[in-house]
Amino acid sequence: MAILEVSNLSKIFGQRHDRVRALNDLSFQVAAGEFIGIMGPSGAGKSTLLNILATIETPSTGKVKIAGYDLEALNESQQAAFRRDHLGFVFQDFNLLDDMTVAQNILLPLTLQRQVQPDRAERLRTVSQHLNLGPLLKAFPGELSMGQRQRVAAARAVITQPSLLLADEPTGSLDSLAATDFLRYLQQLNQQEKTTILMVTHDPFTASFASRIIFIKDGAFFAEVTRGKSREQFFDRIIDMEATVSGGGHARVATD
Ligand SMILES: Nc1ncnc2c1ncn2[C@@H]1O[C@H](COP(=O)(O)OP(=O)(O)OP(=O)(O)O)[C@@H](O)[C@H]1O
Repeated sequence: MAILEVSNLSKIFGQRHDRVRALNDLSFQVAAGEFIGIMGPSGAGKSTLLNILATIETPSTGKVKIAGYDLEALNESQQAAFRRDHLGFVFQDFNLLDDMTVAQNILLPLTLQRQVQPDRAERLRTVSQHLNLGPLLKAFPGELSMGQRQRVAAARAVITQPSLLLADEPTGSLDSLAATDFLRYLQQLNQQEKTTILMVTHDPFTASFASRIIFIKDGAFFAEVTRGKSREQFFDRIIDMEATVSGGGHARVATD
């Protein structure tokens, strides 16, 4: 089942002589349970796409459906409810509340939902187990490492069991060890909890944790690369496609 359907999406910023076409007839679909990477050169339209999926921007033309909801048909308060109930966000800056404990931060989206959740404690236990946060639940964000903070942000993003987790350069603030660690947890959430993830990244290593990469260029679909058995081979194919999408010129091996 497609959890995300992007159909003939275009976005034009500005007017008359200042018009910029950020997205140009972009179409693709994401099935439930996929882990998608979105890549493409600077200015390709990745942030614009993410902002439209997050209902922060509206398209000029075209359609987006998430979990069967036509985003265009929602009014502002319905959009807010949709964001709260169906989307999770993990961004580069973690946006944790410093005077709340890790557990309170993770539970915040459930606190904001109107319905009673008899399974709050169970959900907290499950996500903190998946993200290895069990021993840190009583700590405050200021006491944690960057990698731990990003894991708290991810736990907060998935505690509502969103239809789609949107991630924007989620490892951008992490050193390479913490980044690898975090990507393994994301992969585990995807494989064990069946969380559907769409992650924008510039980094081929980060992208290689996804199951499929969609490359966009000049606002349009350019190509896709699907993972086989080996992450290493996937990584090489991502590098090759990056070179193609940028018009060549990627020196892969420096020899003298
Ligand atoms: N609010 C805006 N007003 C005018 N032009 C915009 C606006 N937002 C984006 N653009 C333009 O739309 C195009 C796509 O931008 P976008 O930020 O979506 O690309 P990107 O792929 O995310 O780039 P990067 O990798 O550098 O972050 C660019 O030409 C950009 O200058």
